[in-house]
Amino acid sequence: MPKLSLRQVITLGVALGITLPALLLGSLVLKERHERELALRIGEPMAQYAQLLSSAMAMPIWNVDKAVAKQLVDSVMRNPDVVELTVMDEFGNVFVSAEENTRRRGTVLRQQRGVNLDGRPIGMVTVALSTARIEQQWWGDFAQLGLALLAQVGVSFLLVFLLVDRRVVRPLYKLQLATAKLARGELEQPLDWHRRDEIGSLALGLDQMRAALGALIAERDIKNADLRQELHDRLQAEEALRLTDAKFKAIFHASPLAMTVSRHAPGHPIVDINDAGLRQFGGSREMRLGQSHGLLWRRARDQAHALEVIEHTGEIKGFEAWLRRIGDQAGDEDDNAILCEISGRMVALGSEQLIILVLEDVTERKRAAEMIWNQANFDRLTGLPNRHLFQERLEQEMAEAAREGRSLALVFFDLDLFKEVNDTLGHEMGDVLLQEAARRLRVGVRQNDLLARLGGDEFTLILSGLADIGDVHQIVQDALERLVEPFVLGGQQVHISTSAGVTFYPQDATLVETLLKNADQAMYAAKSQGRNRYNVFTPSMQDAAQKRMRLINDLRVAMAEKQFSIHYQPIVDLRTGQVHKAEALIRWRHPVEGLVSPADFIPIAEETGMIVELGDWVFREAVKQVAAWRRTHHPQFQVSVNVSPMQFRNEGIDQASWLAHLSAMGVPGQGVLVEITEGLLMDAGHNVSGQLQVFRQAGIGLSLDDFGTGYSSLSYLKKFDIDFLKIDQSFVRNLTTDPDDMALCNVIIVMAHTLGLKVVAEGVETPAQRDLLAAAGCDYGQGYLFARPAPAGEMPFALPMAGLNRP
Ligand SMILES: Nc1nc2c(ncn2[C@@H]2O[C@@H]3COP(=O)(O)O[C@H]4[C@@H](O)[C@H](n5cnc6c(=O)[nH]c(N)nc65)O[C@@H]4COP(=O)(O)O[C@H]3[C@H]2O)c(=O)[nH]1
Repeated sequence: MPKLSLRQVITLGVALGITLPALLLGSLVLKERHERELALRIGEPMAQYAQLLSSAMAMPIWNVDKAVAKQLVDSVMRNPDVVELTVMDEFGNVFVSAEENTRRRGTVLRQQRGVNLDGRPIGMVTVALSTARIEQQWWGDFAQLGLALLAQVGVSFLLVFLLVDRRVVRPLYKLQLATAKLARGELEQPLDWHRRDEIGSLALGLDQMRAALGALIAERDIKNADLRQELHDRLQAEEALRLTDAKFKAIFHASPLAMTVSRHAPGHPIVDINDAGLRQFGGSREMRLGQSHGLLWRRARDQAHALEVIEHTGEIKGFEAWLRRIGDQAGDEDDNAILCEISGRMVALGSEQLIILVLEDVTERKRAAEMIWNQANFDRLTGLPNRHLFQERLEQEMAEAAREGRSLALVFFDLDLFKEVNDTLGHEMGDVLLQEAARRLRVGVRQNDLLARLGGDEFTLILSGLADIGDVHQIVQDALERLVEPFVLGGQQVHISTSAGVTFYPQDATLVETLLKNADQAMYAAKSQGRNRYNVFTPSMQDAAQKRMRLINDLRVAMAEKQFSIHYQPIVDLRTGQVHKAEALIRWRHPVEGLVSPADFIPIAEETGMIVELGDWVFREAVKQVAAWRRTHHPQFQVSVNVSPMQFRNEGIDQASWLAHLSAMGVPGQGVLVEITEGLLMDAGHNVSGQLQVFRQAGIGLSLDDFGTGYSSLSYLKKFDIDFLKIDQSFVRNLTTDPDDMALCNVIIVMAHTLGLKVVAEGVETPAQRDLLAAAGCDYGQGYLFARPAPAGEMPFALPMAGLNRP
């Protein structure tokens, strides 16, 4: 059904409300009037006519008087409503009739009535009347009534419409607009309404409602704004909280360090454990959550201690304890346990106290640190503390001794001849020797003392808490005695000795450096005083050390300023007295000190490496000299040149250039003898052998210096194809007095000859020595008896062999 507006409904209602009752009522009235008219104007006349005719026609019919009958009929026919009138006789024949067909319109009503004469039916009268005229009249009335009604309805409708429109519809429409405004929330403008009727009240109410609503809305808006702000703030706070929570979770789980959160309650159940924690301690989160934190600790007392610290201070830092992985037994000393550095704190969360712990696995770090510390502080070979730890400990011990007002002794040990063993038997044997020496030194060391290896063959001992300084002498003496015992290296017995230096704190020095220097100087003094002994530091040693330092500096200057020269000492043929050989001996004329002995500066040149340059210079000078002597004196003249082991090591000799120099000087290899020491030969090093081989191939002879003082090993003589043996002057010196030395010289000479070597006796000072040597078959002699080393120009080429007592 179409939706109708109020105006339409009211209009329709008014129209229907007025029109329908009027029409209904009018229709009823008209109908009733119409029926009355019909009865009055048709029904009654028709009955009268029938009645009248039935009685009036009796005689005419009887008398068959049609004229009378006709008159009667015509008189009735004068009624304009009569349509037909028929009178029939008793036989049913039309006696008389009249008919007016023009009147036959509308409804035609009929009535019949019998004609009786004396009670005997003699005919029948039929009267028919048309209602058309009455109906026409009725319809006219009806139309009049309709028009009147229509006018009335129209006016009423107009009035009602105008009234309703003005008083109801429009105000309602206005109200509707107002409510629509309200609905749209336009509440500012008040309703302009001044009527006092119901709609006015409604409008007033509506306006009040608007005002109230406005106030409410304003209030609501304020509240809403507040709520929105609050909501916004809360959302932000929630977001922040969520982010914080997410961040915390992310950090918690992404942390590479194991973390646990446990309740501070009996059993300390784990509330949370991060991924690193699960990786570190094993197990699943489900398994770990709720589990007692105590299950992570290897020792309950560690946990108790940590908890005590947290309870008292609220936190714990850098606490170290062993924790265990899943499956480890409490208290197990297994490799699986994890050393953790534990930090954490107690936090209050609501009514709960939580303990958050960070359990950093430091097992590897500790192990590595320990290893690094060991590497940094201990000598790998001997397992003794190294120089670094030694120095640290020395400083500590000195500080402690100072606090307690007591002394300590510092001892330096240096193995004599270690270098020789190392060079001779190889580094492996050298290492074994060092290990064994360390073991022997350790024997006499008390718990409070510190034995360290400074490097190479240097050991040091800190003797602290000395009751009596005299004890030190005994301790050091015992150590030296233990070290002089033979060492068995690779099945071979080796003898070494040790030199030691002792100094005291605070008597000799109060500074670490000075104390170290003192011990070194005392040891150095012991070494230079013949080894296998110890010296206690004295201030004069300091002078010696300073002198040595000066010497080193001066030597450098001497090198630059060419302060060296070469003296030659003849090597005399003991059978003929002829001089076809000489030894080149370097001399240093110090601008202040005068002549400095090679015995003093060669070792320093060796230590500092300057020997390489020096040796090279000597060789070249000697070659020049031999070239001259070969020309002027004897074509076979030969000069021995001392070549230090230091020169052989580290490619100190430029052999190609030496050989080139020889040929440049026109001197064959045979013009030079290289004097080497036994120690060098005992070095099985490929490098040294190779160099010796090169010399041999060039025809250069090899002479073994100081024979008898070292190992005196015969096998080397053969192996290296040595030409000359030089018997050390220490044997020659005692030849006449010590029968042992004489015997030894004899043995050396016989043995050398057996091997095809010539023998040179060094340090021949007396004719008796010369005679004994000659008698023993010694080939050559060298010594002050014949000539002291002197400049080349003073070389005596022939020496009188007066008094030579040959057997
Ligand atoms: N008491 C005594 N001594 C005698 C006698 N005859 C000779 N001498 C000394 O004995 C040393 C012999 O030389 P060396 O054993 O090779 O011992 C040499 C040698 O090892 C070394 N040396 C000398 N010159 C050189 C050199 O140019 N290079 C190297 N590497 N070492 C050299 O210095 C050492 C000492 O040389 P110098 O002082 O010249 O000492 C020389 C010589 O002067 C004597 O009858 N009695």
